Amino acid sequence: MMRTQPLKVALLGCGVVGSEVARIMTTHATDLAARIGAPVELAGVGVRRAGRERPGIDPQLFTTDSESLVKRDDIDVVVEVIGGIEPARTLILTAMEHGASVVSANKALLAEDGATLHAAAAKYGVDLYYEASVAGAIPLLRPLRESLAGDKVNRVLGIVNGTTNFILDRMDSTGAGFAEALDEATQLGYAEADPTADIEGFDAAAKAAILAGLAFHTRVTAADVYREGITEVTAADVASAKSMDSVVKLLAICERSADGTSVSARVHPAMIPRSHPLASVREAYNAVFVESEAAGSLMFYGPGAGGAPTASAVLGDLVAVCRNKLSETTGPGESAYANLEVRPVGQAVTRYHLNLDVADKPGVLAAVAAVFAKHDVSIDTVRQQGRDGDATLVIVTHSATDAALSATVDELRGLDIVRDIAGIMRVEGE
Ligand SMILES: NC(=O)c1ccc[n+]([C@@H]2O[C@H](COP(=O)([O-])OP(=O)(O)OC[C@H]3O[C@@H](n4cnc5c(N)ncnc54)[C@H](O)[C@@H]3O)[C@@H](O)[C@H]2O)c1
Ligand SMILES: N[C@@H](CCO)C(=O)O
Ligand code: NA
Repeated sequence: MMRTQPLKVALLGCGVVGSEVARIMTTHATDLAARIGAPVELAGVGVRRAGRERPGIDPQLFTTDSESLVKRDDIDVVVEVIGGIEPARTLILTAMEHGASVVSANKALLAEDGATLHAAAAKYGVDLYYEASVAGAIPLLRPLRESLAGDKVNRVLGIVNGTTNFILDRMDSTGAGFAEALDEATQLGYAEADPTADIEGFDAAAKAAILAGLAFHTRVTAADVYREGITEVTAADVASAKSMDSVVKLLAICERSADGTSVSARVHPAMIPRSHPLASVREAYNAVFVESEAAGSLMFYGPGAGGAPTASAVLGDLVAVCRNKLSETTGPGESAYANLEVRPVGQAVTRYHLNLDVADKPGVLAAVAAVFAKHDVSIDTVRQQGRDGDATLVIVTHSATDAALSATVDELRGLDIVRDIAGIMRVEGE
């Protein structure tokens, strides 16, 4: 039966995502009410600057005093789409203290201090939902928190940053260098004026932390995630990948150790075979593989960013927490009971690709191979391309630790016969 008294929602932030949330709340009001069992009313919108024209939203709803808005006793749900750590964290904690459930898209905050937010949600008996924070519109956190709650997830692997995927895709399809592809991404609105968070991998690392925490029921923060961005990826690296029928992607990889006692989370560029499903994720799309014991491999694919797609995830959360409010219950809280150690990346094992410029004379291959063998790095394939007395060795290793590979590279650099080492990149997906 439909309740006539509306549930009241405060929206914090009215930028790219917030304005779409407000628009969909208005245009889909009747359907949302039917799905929830009560009308939802936008009761206030916290903004940084007053006086800006925001079509479709009653100007009387705007306030620059977000703090007073979240303290109102009549607010049932606060939707936080401001971003960043402060004032978002204080506003969320204040809202919870005053009895409101919270929906947030804020990956930076969840990855830095999710534990504090979850603790407050539990203390005040309210919900904290954040589907939009990872892979935008793609339903991924709810499947991990709920649908897969009976299974055991061992690995999460995916492309969780649209901007960098767009840049790498352009480098692959046009042969462009990094700077040129970034310029194009900026002109088309895929990259922000300050693209640092995307291209240096901070955005993907925050998402990896959230994914690892949910997948393995343990606390992982952004600082626990090993991170390399894509600024060092060159046109030559992409061409090298191409010659091996591979592509370069920025991957987020969260893994449980074989003995199950620890986890690792890392974000870095990697070569993957063109036949791998993640290789066909083009432009600014996201895709995530979840590998679990009983279900096997699941792939989640779709738009990871943009106002309307991200608002879709926010609205889904809004419906869920409103339903919980009506039935005076809450959804799943933090699940961190496993309390696993987070391993440093030096212990993670991956395969590597390297290009070695070497002197083309007898014994060179044996000398190079001996260095790999000394550090227990096993070679999978070697391809040699000769050029006027010099040669390029394209080497792909079997799985080795980062530490073993670094020691191998250091020693190779010290050999007279090795002129240069380039194209050092991890190889994933086989
Ligand atoms: N844009 C996307 O595609 C996308 C995708 C997934 C998640 N997110 C997340 O959603 C959140 C919002 O992103 P966005 O793209 O809409 O950013 P945005 O910069 O377009 O919007 C944020 C808005 O918050 C306002 N603001 C700043 N301080 C405020 C305060 N104290 N009170 C009220 N408003 C304040 C800003 O003026 C701005 O209008 C971020 O956490 C972001 O990481 C965005
Ligand atoms: N900047 C992010 C937005 C979504 O979090 C991206 O490019 O994927
Ligand atoms: Na999502």
